[in-house]
Order: sequence, then structure tokens, then C-alpha cells
Amino acid sequence: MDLGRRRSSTSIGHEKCSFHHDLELEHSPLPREELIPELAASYRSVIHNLGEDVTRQGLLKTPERAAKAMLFFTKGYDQTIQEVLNDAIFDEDHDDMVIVKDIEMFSICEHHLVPFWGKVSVGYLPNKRVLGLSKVARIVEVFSRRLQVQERLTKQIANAIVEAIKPAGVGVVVEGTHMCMVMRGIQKVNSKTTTSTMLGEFRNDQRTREEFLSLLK
Ligand SMILES: Nc1nc2c(ncn2[C@@H]2O[C@H](COP(=O)(O)OP(=O)(O)OP(=O)(O)O)[C@@H](O)[C@H]2O)c(=O)[nH]1
Ligand SMILES: [Zn+2]
Repeated sequence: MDLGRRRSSTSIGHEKCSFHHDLELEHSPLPREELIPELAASYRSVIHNLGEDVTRQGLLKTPERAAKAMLFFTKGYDQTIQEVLNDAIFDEDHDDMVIVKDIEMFSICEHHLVPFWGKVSVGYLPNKRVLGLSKVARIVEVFSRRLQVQERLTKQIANAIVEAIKPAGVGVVVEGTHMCMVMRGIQKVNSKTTTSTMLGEFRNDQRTREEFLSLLK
């Protein structure tokens, strides 16, 4: 079975990250809190360039607050899958589908630096090994807390599960609302974007895929 072949409901012609890169994103050379002063200076400049008075009382601490907030929104850069899994991979003779659904997700659109959020559902067919259940949500956190596009986020989650437990198949469905489409631009308040990645039996076997999708309803 070729888990490397991917089926995705949206076509992506410009995938830049190799799987290895997905799991081993280079860390910033400094501990993240040491980035606060420079990030705060950048935010001070942004506020100033918006025509605001950076010395007025309400804005005095804003650059530093914004820097800390952005570091939180992107804390996934500081984590690796190996760390968050913490060896919570268990030998288990269970070969029926495992689904963790409606995992909340908050991310930052890499095109506009505004949030997108929604929910992630993950299913897999174990192959002698299962993941600690919370670890599925932790994998979602690692990849969503970065500058992202929804399609890449979806693939990275699926690939990480393949790498971790080599299951017979994985399906990931992400439903997202993008503030760049709500609060600006086309301003479509109710639009939602659904992306999916199906690997292994979820890709090759229609009944497996249908079972997964029907259990998500
Ligand atoms: N495929 C994909 N596109 C995204 C995502 N987030 C934002 N975008 C899109 O990125 C595109 C950027 O298009 P540009 O024309 O360069 O930027 P823009 O002028 O701000 O585009 P508009 O949003 O149409 O006003 C827009 O179509 C966004 O909707 C995402 O997660 N996936
Ligand atoms: Zn955007």
C-alpha cells in the first residue's frame, strides 16, 4: 500500500514542504521569548504607520502585548511532533477505525496574517499501533499554530499520523472560516472552506472513506 500517494479534495500545485520538513521545522535560533523586543518594535512601527500615537496611554503596552499574542498564535514553530507525542504510541491489536472529530483549530492565514479557525476531524485505521487520543489534537495544535494555508495544514496533520504509527489509512477533514474572506476582501461572512486529505485505505477503498465521512456527519 502506498501511503505516500495522496488524495486531496483541493488541488495544490505549489506544495513546498517535504514531509521531513513538516516534522522537523527548523527552530528559530533564539528562545521565542527573546524575540519579543524586536517583534514589539515592529508592532510599534506598524501602529505608528497607521497614524496612531504610540505614546498614548492605551497603546503604550500594545506592541509588547501584540508581540506576545503573535508568538502564542505561532507557538507551533517551537514544537516538534516527536516532543508532543511523548512516546504515547501503544501496541494494540485493534484494526477498526478510530475517529477523533471536531477538534477546534485556530490558525493564521499566511497571506494576510489574520486568523482562520474551524474544526478538524481525523480518522485512521490502526495497524497494530494506536496513538494516545489527546495526541491527535496535539498534532493539530503543532501545525495550526503556524502561518498556514488550510490545504497544507490538512496534509501535515495526515502525514504526521502516518509517520507516527504507520496506520493502514488516514483521513483528515478540516472545515475553516477565514477572516480574510469575512472581514475584508470578498466579505462573505458565512462561507466555509472544507479541505480533506485521504491516505492509504482512505484513499484506495471507497467503503472505508464513506464509513469515515458518514461517521463525521
Ligand atoms: N488556497 C488557499 N487560499 C487562501 C487561504 N487563505 C487565504 N487564501 C487566499 O489567498 C488569496 C490571496 O490572493 P491575492 O489576490 O494575492 O490577495 P488579495 O488581493 O488580498 O485577495 P482577495 O482576498 O481576493 O481580496 C485569496 O484568494 C485568499 O482567499 C488558504 O488557506 N488556502
Ligand atoms: Zn488570508
